[in-house]
Amino acid sequence: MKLSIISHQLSSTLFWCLILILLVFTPLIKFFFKLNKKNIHTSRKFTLPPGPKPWPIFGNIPEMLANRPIFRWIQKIMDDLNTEITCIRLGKVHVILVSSPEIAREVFIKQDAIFASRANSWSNAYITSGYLATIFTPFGKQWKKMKKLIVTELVSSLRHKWLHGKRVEEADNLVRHVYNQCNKNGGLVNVRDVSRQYSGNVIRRLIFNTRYFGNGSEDGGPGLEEVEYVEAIFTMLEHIFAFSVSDFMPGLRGVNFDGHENKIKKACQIIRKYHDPIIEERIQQWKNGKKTEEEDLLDVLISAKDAHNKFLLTEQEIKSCVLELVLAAIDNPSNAVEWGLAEMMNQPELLKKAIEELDTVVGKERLVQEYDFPKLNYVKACAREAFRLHPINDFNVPHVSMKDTVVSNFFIPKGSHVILRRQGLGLNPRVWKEPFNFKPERHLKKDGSNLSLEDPSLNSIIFSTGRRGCPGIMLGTSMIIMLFARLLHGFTWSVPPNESSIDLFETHGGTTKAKSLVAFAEPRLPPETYSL
Ligand code: HEM
Repeated sequence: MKLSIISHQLSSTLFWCLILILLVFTPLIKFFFKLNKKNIHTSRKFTLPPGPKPWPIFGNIPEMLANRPIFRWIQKIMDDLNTEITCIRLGKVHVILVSSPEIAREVFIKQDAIFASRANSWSNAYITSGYLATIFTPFGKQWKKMKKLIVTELVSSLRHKWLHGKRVEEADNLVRHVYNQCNKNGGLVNVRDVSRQYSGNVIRRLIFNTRYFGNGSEDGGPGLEEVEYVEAIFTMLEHIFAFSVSDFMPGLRGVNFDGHENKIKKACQIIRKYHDPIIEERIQQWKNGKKTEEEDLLDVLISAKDAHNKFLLTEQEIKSCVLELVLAAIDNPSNAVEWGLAEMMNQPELLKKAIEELDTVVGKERLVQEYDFPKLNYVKACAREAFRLHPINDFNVPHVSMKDTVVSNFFIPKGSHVILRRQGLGLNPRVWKEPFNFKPERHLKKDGSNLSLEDPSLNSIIFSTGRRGCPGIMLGTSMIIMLFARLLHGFTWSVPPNESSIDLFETHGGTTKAKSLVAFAEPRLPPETYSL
């Protein structure tokens, strides 16, 4: 009897426990089931964007290796499939390439929050000592901390004003250097070298408050150290987003399969050889009280404090951040100005228009200053056109999707790398008439109002947009326009005597100009204007 009462009580307790469990868990189970069903449903209902059929395990890596340079292979795939979005699979990773502004806006504006992460790759991790900075760091706490610091402390309007004098010094140095070159080499100037060095000088001056790492050169040009440094930066940039096999086959990381790892390591060592001793010494100066006032961006980074009044950044974070800033600032301005000037030299009427604008706005008695920029719409249109037609790289920095989603009726799985093709967008014939022709007028506004270099419509990409958009627009714009305007206004440019025109071929492997632009330069302002 007792036993039956106990067993009855037990079974009723069990019964109620079961009911409770069901009550609590059923909605949860249903929720997860629904979610899963939704994912399965989504991936069944929507297909991946069109693309070549992948092999098991390796995906399209074999074709990728057989068809380098990759961007020309991808361009051909998209042309053959007549598509503005494609998917190639590299190892397990779906890489989605886009050359449609409508799809670009869906990814970078409408679904920006989903695509705000970055790829986990050997080079990204190596360069940033394990994702301690911003550009290459996946979405998360560290990225938010570093991006906020850049936006509020390094590139705000106030900081831009604070750094004005340093930018002017380097703009003057640029003119002095080119002026001195006019008297050497029979007036032949290597515009690529001059532009790269100018960009390097500006960012170095802003960060380290110095023009030279060593003794420099008396004519305002680079010393041996700066030449080595800028070369290392370009080597690094060339190999970061270069589809290294080990980025897609993690088992190959560290074995230097395609030579990229060693090149990045070597370039990184060179850059750090110059940066690190300065950074380490400066940190000591702040710690031992020898330095108490901010004089440049390095001081700003070192002295930044957190909510508890403690130093916000570690030494490694400072080093990684400085390295990224340098990588961010040098290649775009120099490439755009080299291409822009090359295109204009082959169409002298464009060169004439730009110079007329500069003479009207600035006159001939002084050099261009930043306050002239709002009135230099034609020069800015030329810069925009150079970016549209000749971006430094076809590939924008990859964005990584943080969950499964659907874009333009295609299924995009979580972890996909979405890459906007800068040249693909810039040459899209649906958007741009006569896309292959350099026509700055297409950018001018009808009402003549101030033109900016931003393009949030993503019809072309200069600074990009959204959470991962470039925070350095103000500084970047001033570097590009100052470089372009001072070269155009200060000098008359002509094709070297033994050439009939400037050749406009791209390198086989990329979108940079195959041959450095070397042109004949003559000062066009009164001599006293150059005595800086
Ligand atoms: C000079 C012309 C410049 C151009 C054309 C340019 C362009 C770009 C582009 C296209 C991106 C990628 C955006 C994306 O992922 O969608 C980017 C990212 C970035 N740029 Fe610039 N940039 C320039 C200068 C600078 C400068 C001077 C700085 C320094 C403050 C800077 C800092 C950054 C940073 C930190 C990011 C990463 C943002 C993130 O991942 O959240 N850039 N830039």
